[in-house]
Amino acid sequence: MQTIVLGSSSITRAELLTKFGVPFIQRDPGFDEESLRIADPAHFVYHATKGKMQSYLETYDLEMPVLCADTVVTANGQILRKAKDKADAKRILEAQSGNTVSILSCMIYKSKTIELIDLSTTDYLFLPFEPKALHDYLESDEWKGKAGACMVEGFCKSYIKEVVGLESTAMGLSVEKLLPFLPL
Ligand SMILES: Nc1nc2c(ncn2[C@@H]2O[C@H](COP(=O)(O)OP(=O)(O)OP(=O)(O)O)[C@@H](O)[C@H]2O)c(=O)[nH]1
Repeated sequence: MQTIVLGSSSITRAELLTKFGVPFIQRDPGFDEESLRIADPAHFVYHATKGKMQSYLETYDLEMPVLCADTVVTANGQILRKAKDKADAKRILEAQSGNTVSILSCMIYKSKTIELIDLSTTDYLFLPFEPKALHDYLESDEWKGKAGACMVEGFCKSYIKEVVGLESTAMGLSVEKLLPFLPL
């Protein structure tokens, strides 16, 4: 399979591509999504991903296909992004505890021949987070750099009562939807 560029600084996205056997190199797309003033979660992840792709293509060409992505968590109609500090992480996680949470990931894959745009959602019904476990998770700093301070494969896993959608989408990259389009 041809090597692609993961236009993302995300460790989790790199781990997902590795898990699915996709050869890649990683480059930071150099886009500041804080510049976006968009309240709708789907519109936000789309424009953030589009901004990352546009920023990447200002620096690099398409000799290698490139993949950019963005992820947000929503609960009670609010966008829950990466926590600024431990107190913010506590607020964001408490908004998800015992609640229905939607995690939206947009990805744009672009080569010389095709452009794929995918926006997927994974919905969770979480049981209430156990206070001691939540405290320990907050102390662990594992929540840092994660949309909604959430780790569906980690802290949140034991609280999943219902799920609809791909775990990869919830972790930041719907790899299963990308695989059919990757060059052999
Ligand atoms: N391990 C883990 N990471 C998650 C989960 N949900 C979201 N993330 C990560 O949270 C981050 C969301 O922030 P983004 O702004 O989309 O991406 P980023 O990490 O800043 O990286 P860029 O693509 O360079 O912007 C991504 O790295 C996701 O992979 C999860 O459940 N588990």
